[in-house]
Amino acid sequence: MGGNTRGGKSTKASRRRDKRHEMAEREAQNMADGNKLQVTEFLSVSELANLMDVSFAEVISKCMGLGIMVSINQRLDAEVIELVAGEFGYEVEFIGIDDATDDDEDEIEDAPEDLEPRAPIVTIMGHVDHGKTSLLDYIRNANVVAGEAGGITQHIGAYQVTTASGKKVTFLDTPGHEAFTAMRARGAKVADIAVIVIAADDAIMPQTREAISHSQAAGLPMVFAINKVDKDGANPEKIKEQLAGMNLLVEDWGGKFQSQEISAKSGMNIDILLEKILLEAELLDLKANPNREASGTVIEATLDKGRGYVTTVLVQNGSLSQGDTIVSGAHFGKIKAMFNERGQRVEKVGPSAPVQLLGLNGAPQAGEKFRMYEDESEAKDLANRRAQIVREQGIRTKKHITLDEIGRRLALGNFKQLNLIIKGDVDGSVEALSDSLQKLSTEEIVVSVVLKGVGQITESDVLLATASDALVIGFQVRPSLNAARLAEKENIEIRTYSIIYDAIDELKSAMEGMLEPKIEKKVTANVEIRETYKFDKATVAGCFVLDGKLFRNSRINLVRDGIVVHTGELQSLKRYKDDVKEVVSGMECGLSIKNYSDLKVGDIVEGFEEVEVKRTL
Ligand SMILES: Nc1nc2c(ncn2[C@@H]2O[C@H](COP(=O)(O)OP(=O)(O)OP(=O)(O)O)[C@@H](O)[C@H]2O)c(=O)[nH]1
Repeated sequence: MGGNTRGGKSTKASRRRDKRHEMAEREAQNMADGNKLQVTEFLSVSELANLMDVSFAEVISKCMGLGIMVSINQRLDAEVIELVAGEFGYEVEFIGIDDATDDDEDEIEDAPEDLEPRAPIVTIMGHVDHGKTSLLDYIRNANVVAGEAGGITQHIGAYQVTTASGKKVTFLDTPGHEAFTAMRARGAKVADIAVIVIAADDAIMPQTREAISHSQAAGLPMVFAINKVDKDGANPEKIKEQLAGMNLLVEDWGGKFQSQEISAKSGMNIDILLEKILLEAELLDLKANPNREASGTVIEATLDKGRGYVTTVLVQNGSLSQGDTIVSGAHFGKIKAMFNERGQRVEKVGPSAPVQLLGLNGAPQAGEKFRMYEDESEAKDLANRRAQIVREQGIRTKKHITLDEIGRRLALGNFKQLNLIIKGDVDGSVEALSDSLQKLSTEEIVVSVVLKGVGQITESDVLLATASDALVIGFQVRPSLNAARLAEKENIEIRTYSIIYDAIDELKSAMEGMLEPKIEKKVTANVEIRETYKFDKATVAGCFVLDGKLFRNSRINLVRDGIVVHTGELQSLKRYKDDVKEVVSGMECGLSIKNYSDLKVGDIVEGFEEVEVKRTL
């Protein structure tokens, strides 16, 4: 600690320092003020008891009364803390790790006269192979105007170019919305504008739709780059028509969205695209104050053998200089050197500039905010405290919306919008489901579909759910293995249904706050079909149990490419020649399905049982 006692003058910086210390102290202790508790999430039972000045036994017994078994050192989540504190007559205010350890930067607003225009920050998204990389490469290579020495030689995660009209544009050099969404899932707001690349010789594809949904969810203005117009078979009008079909009317169709036909290969019209981006930026009136301490977002960070941690950051406000001390998440350091995207050393950079820097003591995650601190020991302190919180929270993840949570949030009265991501096996059912679910909107709560589409539930769906706090609804489809893992890690609820009415009914009940205990399918095994044989008209499959336990009397779904093609029962289950009652993970087995013979290599036989699931609250 230290630093706030020096000198008597109350400069802006020292006031900030004092405020920070106050915050830090508060965070360190968590505060009980009258009947109000200010706490960081995940207090332990004993800490909560201390704050309320009651014995931990009383807290434990209250928890038991709520049906939750806890031990004295167990950390409680926000919901439980709220309930238990309520029982003791306390109101709870949660302060997040950032609030708890952040300074008051957000409170010190820049005076309008200090603000200066800044360059727009642009992200490029689109379907695989539609030309994102080619476009980024073309702009990177072509836009070296006179006076801007050196080409862009380094891939540092972002680069800035000067257009023919002399204005600057910063591009995030991480094509694909995964990176973008992952950042957004962490709360980072980096890009100002999204360029959606669509190949004119193709069509609006699933990832195009996803990119559009991601941009809309983030509230980013979009510019459509209709690419590959040099190719035979390119049909830009068809793309515009398809966009119109999605309610996205481009300007030459009388709408508000800018679009530009380009060739990322030949460079045709890319200058016009850049001008359109700048036009969009003008409407946004982007400004920042270059004369203050720097703050911004980490774009990427790596460990370099010779140079230590190398971090690319995007300065979003203020200016960053060599020698400054910054903190990002749980890491800090004094900047030893800075390099631009041309590999040149720079001493100082201002708003919207990407820069690679050396000197941090670790690698912050992409999307993590960073901020400059005047006092190195203070920075160290802050980073260490954060590291401590991160360690404590390590096992916990953010709580996202679940079906059970809907009623509770409604009861709290501040739940205005329920976001859904809907995936289904065919377009018709997706549309039907999405229409019906949207119609469930009431005066209190709007049901909003942030993404709908055909096919398996993917990692990127789960990422979008994380970023937009959405529930994922699958109709006759399943999550991919990676998506399921990610959903578990991020606490995203994926509900899968095989009857549209069930989905509507459940959501409706949840929204009416009266979700009944229900019978739910619990998957007990995933078995992969590796060979098939025809045998007396029936098809017998040679299989491998990927995980879980498959029982002879299990009910099963046959899943092909993530889509449920049949639901029924087993006809037989064998190990070698013998009938068996069950097979477990790692075993080979033979099976056939009752009254069903269309088995294919690669299909997954998913065994499930039906269990009663209680609402948790
Ligand atoms: N003829 C023509 N080909 C193009 C154009 N733009 C890109 N391509 C080609 O299309 C292919 C895919 O381009 P990429 O830039 O790799 O596409 P991408 O969207 O970045 O693809 P991923 O990185 O796989 O998502 C490459 O073979 C490019 O050469 C264009 O304007 N005209």
